[in-house]
Amino acid sequence: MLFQVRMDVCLPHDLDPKTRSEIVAEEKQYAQELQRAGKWPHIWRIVGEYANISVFDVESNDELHALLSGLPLFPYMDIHVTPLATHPSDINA
Ligand SMILES: O=C(O)CC1=CCC(=O)O1
Repeated sequence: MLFQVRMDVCLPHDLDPKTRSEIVAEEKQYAQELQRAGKWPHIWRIVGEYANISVFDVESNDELHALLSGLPLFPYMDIHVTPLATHPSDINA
């Protein structure tokens, strides 16, 4: 099952810089592990925003929820999920 996920990051301005660096590094490691596992095939920066558009490839809504809620930045993000279906005009489908 494919899902488009938009993540908007909003870190508190008064967050300790060391803590911020650690969380961002943990986020990168977590995200790259999921990419290597094939669960997170696309991640794109939205130009001019501290936000991304990603595509997840998972078995269920519950799996997606578990992966998203495990993000180190989860407490600091607004997340919007859009389930994707095959388009009838897709020549690759
Ligand atoms: O910087 C972001 O868009 C938040 C994020 C998600 C995965 C990652 O490595 O950073």
